[in-house]
Amino acid sequence: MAQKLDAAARAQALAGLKGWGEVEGRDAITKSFRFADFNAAFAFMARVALLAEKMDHHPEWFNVYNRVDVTMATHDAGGVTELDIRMARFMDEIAGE
Ligand SMILES: C[C@H](O)[C@H](O)[C@H]1CNC2=NC(N)=NC(=O)C2=N1
Repeated sequence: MAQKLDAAARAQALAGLKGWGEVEGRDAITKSFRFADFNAAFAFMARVALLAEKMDHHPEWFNVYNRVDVTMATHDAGGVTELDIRMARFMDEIAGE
């Protein structure tokens, strides 16, 4: 199982991402993505879904029109692991950030 990152490692990983922050009161990371329209938002979600299935690591997310709010955590580990960081990096890349 992936190891939960300690506070220092999590902060360092966050510094290498674009626009991700900590969730208050929970060991998880979050970001709100904005797209041109629903079509672009849903295309993003479809690409993420394919990787999520491949990794067996799934986002918590909420979509309204062009907005996708994402939270990543590793439930099994009770916090943020390298799997969440990898997924966050992929999301930034395909969102063009
Ligand atoms: C049984 C299944 O493998 C687990 O529930 C997987 C599925 N997807 C998951 N996704 C995320 N984000 N965290 C997990 O701990 C997790 N666990």
